[in-house]
Amino acid sequence: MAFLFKSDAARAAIFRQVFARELPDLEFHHCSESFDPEKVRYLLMWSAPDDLSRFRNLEVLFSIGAGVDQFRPETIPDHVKLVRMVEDGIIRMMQEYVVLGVLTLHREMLAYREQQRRGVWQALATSQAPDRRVGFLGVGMLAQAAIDRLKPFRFPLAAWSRSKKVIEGVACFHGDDQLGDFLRGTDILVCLLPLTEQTSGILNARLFSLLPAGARLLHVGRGPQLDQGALIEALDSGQLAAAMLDVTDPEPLPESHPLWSHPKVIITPHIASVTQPHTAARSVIENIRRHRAGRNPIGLVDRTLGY
Ligand SMILES: NC(=O)C1=CN([C@@H]2O[C@H](COP(=O)(O)OP(=O)(O)OC[C@H]3O[C@@H](n4cnc5c(N)ncnc54)[C@H](OP(=O)(O)O)[C@@H]3O)[C@@H](O)[C@H]2O)C=CC1
Ligand SMILES: O=C(O)C(=O)CO
Repeated sequence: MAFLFKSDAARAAIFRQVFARELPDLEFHHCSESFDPEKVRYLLMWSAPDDLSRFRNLEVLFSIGAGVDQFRPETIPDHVKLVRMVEDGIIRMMQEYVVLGVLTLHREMLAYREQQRRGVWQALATSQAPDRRVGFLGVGMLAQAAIDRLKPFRFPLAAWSRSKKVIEGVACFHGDDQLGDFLRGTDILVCLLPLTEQTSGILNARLFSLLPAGARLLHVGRGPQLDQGALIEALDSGQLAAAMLDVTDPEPLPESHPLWSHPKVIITPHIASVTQPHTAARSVIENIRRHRAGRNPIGLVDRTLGY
């Protein structure tokens, strides 16, 4: 039986060490080595390859990322379990980024950056945290962890998900019927939704019009969820005051794209959070143990939902 690591060699080296210690009975291969595809029971990668049929005995396909939209489920045989990444390192980095983003938008850092460019030294009016409502689109593993980190700042917190949730200290909304009420009470909107047919294009002109005037957007989900033209219009009209984008469509944006130089926009190159090999190796091993014991892995993707 073998585990095949189909991603960068640096992270593979760390996985190899942890696997040798924890699962010595499992052969470990990096994709650059020669191996027998028939032996591969576990495969870890960023997106499904075209030649998945080579791995006739594959049982579990691990995504190296938390998102799985880049896998094409129709190419994955039904009996193969698709598992997204659930691990402490990616959670911690996302907590940092969301706190950074919310505070950047809350404390008017984009307006100060623009003033600095013009050599202007002037204090701007700002709200206090208890008066700035932060709302999350999607309240899964990453959003819930980010919410925990935001709690000490005392922002009123809300979240919107597909199914009903109860989270202490968070006003929870769910389903299309409650989206409008959620948006009307959100001053800083954080998008941490997976990309699916339902969430593609969700950040559009209609959604922006339901936010209070002067709201801010922190987008950390996936680029195709955002209508970039609608964002520019909302920023230019003042409906939105600022946006911080970690994801765009395409990535990177073309050199001439107006978002690059927009004074109310800050862009980071999809770096909010990255799988960390030491902690991820332990999570994958735990999932292999669960699978071998006949239990479902943590992060098992529901193919009908797409996440
Ligand atoms: N920029 C970056 O660096 C990174 C970005 N990401 C992105 O973050 C996404 C979220 O990750 P994670 O927290 O692990 O995901 P989870 O699967 O844990 O959570 C997804 C959340 O989105 C909600 N959701 C999904 N579809 C809908 C819908 N149609 N309507 C309303 N709510 C919906 C789910 O609702 P319910 O709870 O009811 O199922 C759930 O609350 C990833 O898919 C990826 O795209 C991830 C890592 C890094
Ligand atoms: O893990 C993910 O889904 C990512 O986007 C990593 O950057």
